[in-house]
Amino acid sequence: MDNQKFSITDRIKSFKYAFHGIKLFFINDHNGRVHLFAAIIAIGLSFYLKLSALEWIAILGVISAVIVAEILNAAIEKLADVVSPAIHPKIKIVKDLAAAAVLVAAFLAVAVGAIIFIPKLFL
Ligand SMILES: Nc1ncnc2c1ncn2[C@@H]1O[C@H](COP(=O)(O)OP(=O)(O)OP(=O)(O)O)[C@@H](O)[C@H]1O
Repeated sequence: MDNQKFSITDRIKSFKYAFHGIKLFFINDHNGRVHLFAAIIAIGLSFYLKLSALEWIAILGVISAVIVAEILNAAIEKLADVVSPAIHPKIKIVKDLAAAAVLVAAFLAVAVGAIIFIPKLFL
């Protein structure tokens, strides 16, 4: 908490920086591009299959979880590379933990996607 006065210009700047981060992730980051592609496919399929409101909430929830986890993973990796460009056992743990967050979110997304899409597509 700081005692700086509230400034609408500073708030707008924060949004600008955040949108810059989104652009960096979806355009420059290879994993980001893969996630964007997967999200577009899942959203397209959801429109095609006319999901219910609750199914939409589940699909959008898991898509967001994966993308948020991957953005944080990318940020942690970049920070770790600056803090310790050389190999370090603690950096290995930090990076493996960040990658684990993505994997857990991705497993959840696959499970939710399978529960919603498989019966509509194949049963
Ligand atoms: N400086 C380091 N010290 C120790 N282990 C490291 C270090 N850098 C990477 N590693 C190990 O290599 C793995 C992959 O790291 P890297 O930074 O290449 O992530 P990545 O997921 O392959 O990255 P990208 O998102 O660019 O594909 C890490 O999870 C970690 O186990």
